[in-house]
Amino acid sequence: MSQSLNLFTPSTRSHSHLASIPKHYHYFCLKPSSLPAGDRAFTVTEFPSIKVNALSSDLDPVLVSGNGTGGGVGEVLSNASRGYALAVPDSSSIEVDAVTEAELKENGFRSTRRTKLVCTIGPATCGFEQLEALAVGGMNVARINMCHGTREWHRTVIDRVRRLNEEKGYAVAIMMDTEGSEIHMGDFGGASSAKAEDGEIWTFSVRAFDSALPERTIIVNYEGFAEDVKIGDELLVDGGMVRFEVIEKIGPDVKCRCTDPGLLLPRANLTFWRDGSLVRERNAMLPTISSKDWLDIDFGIQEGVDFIAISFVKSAEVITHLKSYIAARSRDSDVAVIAKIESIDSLKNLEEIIQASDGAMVARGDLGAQIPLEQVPSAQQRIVQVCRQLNKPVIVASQLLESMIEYPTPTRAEVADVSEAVRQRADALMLSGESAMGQYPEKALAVLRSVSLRIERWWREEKRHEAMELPEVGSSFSDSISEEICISAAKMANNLGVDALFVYTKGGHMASLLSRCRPDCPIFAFTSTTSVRRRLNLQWGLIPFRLSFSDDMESNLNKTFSLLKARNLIKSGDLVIAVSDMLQSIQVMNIP
Ligand SMILES: Nc1ncnc2c1ncn2[C@@H]1O[C@H](COP(=O)(O)OP(=O)(O)OP(=O)(O)O)[C@@H](O)[C@H]1O
Ligand SMILES: CC(=O)C(=O)O
Ligand SMILES: [K+]
Ligand SMILES: [Mg+2]
Repeated sequence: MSQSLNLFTPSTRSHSHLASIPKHYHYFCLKPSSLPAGDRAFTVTEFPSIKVNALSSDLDPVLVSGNGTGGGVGEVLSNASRGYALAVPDSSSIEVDAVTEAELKENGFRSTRRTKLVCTIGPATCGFEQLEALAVGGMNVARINMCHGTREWHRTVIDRVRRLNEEKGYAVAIMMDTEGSEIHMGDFGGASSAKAEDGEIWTFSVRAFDSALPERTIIVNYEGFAEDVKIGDELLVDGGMVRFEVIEKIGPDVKCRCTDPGLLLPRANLTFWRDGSLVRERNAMLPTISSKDWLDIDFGIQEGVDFIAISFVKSAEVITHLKSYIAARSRDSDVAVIAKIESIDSLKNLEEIIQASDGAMVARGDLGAQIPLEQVPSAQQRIVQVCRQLNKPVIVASQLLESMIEYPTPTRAEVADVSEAVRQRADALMLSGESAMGQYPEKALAVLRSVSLRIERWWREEKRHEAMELPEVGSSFSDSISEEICISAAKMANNLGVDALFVYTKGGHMASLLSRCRPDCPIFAFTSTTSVRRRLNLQWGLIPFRLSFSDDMESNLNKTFSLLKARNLIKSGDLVIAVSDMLQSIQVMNIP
């Protein structure tokens, strides 16, 4: 039995959680005294279509569902024991950011960018204005790397991105990337880098130094290091940026001679090689998610990040485990898990890992330290293809525009590399050092944007629809119907030359199925939840809008047409194909 309760509108927005209610939401609070005892499912008188389900205790997440009539689907923002705060979207609005809107108006539907852009945020880009410049420049996802900086620092960045979204209508998603527990060097006690010269003898040690580090000493985070290396082994820093040869072992210290000089950066990754192959027996015993990573993951869940990227994934089990951990702790489990493919084991178990994840990243930095560099391009191609087949978004990352850390223009080779990733139709491209600590973050982003647009246009003009076999991904008959509908709708869109595909989707699944088909026209994805809208921002070709809609497609379409027309985003006569996850049908129509 479900009770009906009254809401009241608070006179202030002073509670801390209220600061994050987007402008287009109506905000209501349930009086603490009116909370139902025992029966934990209830409706609210003002919004009879919305059902609120409190789970096992007051501190647990709350689910809200409803069919959207009379105000749309609500989101519970807080369920502290003092009451429930409910945010109900203003049903008369549609939310799209200013940059997408301008791009749509300027270039028309067909030439909007399909490839999504991820920027790593670091000292060069953490200010509010710098973040805004990246959002204006097309950043879809902001990545924070827990290898660097304090949680406080990361929280500030998250708050700024959220504020930007709220004040300016962007839907920039946040991805938190874990440190992982591979072998890496420590810091240099304050120095930002150190230079290793040819022939120099350096000491790699697992000791903890209380005072300043002795000269030419490097701390290694892995206890078993001195036991595992052998005289004659080759030590690679950051996959070969600097190389050493092991010449002597003295207790916890390992003496090495520099054979390839270069710059040592704090926390750089270390691998050791014997007879031409990577040594990884002991290393493989390190857990994928370290205790520090778990604390960072708790932090990410608390902060409501949209994606958590897991470094050095070795098997599908760790992803499954993390997903259930998240599901037990976050509301509606809306944190997506991205598997970073950057180790030999991750390549071995690729299909299972990707199947278990919500997406993947081709983390070419560390991958290139684990497999020979000349194998990285084919590994990238395979990962991108498997992700597409299994309907998971994929990000191509690391060194796309490495020279732009220092120079304002990219090399020809870098442009060719970016083009190749776009041509492979990866969902997203990522900047690392270029945006985190480079001198030209906005210029680097502009290069990704213009190369994506140019290659996508060339691809369309050449009508290069590659015939990729798209296997069934769902398990139920209803899933199969959705997949067939999306494949047919995308094919019809190409053959009829329609202007846009419209998809009405609650959780985003239908939108991703359409994106998987990589159609010629853009996909307008309408969803009623802000977090789903942000998550869709990682997927190829999707233009996510937040809109409250009902189960009645006729009225959804009319409402969308009039809202979009009022903003000059579409015009009478435009040809669209609409699908939805409420009604299994394909509608083709000219906008009235
Ligand atoms: N929060 C930060 N604070 C300071 N420097 C940062 C921060 N984030 C990134 N950087 C700098 O930018 C460089 C590139 O960043 P990025 O996060 O892409 O490193 P990466 O080594 O490619 O990733 P990973 O550590 O996940 O393999 C880092 O080496 C670091 O110098
Ligand atoms: C991004 C990352 O982790 C890598 O390239 O190694
Ligand atoms: K990382
Ligand atoms: Mg890495």
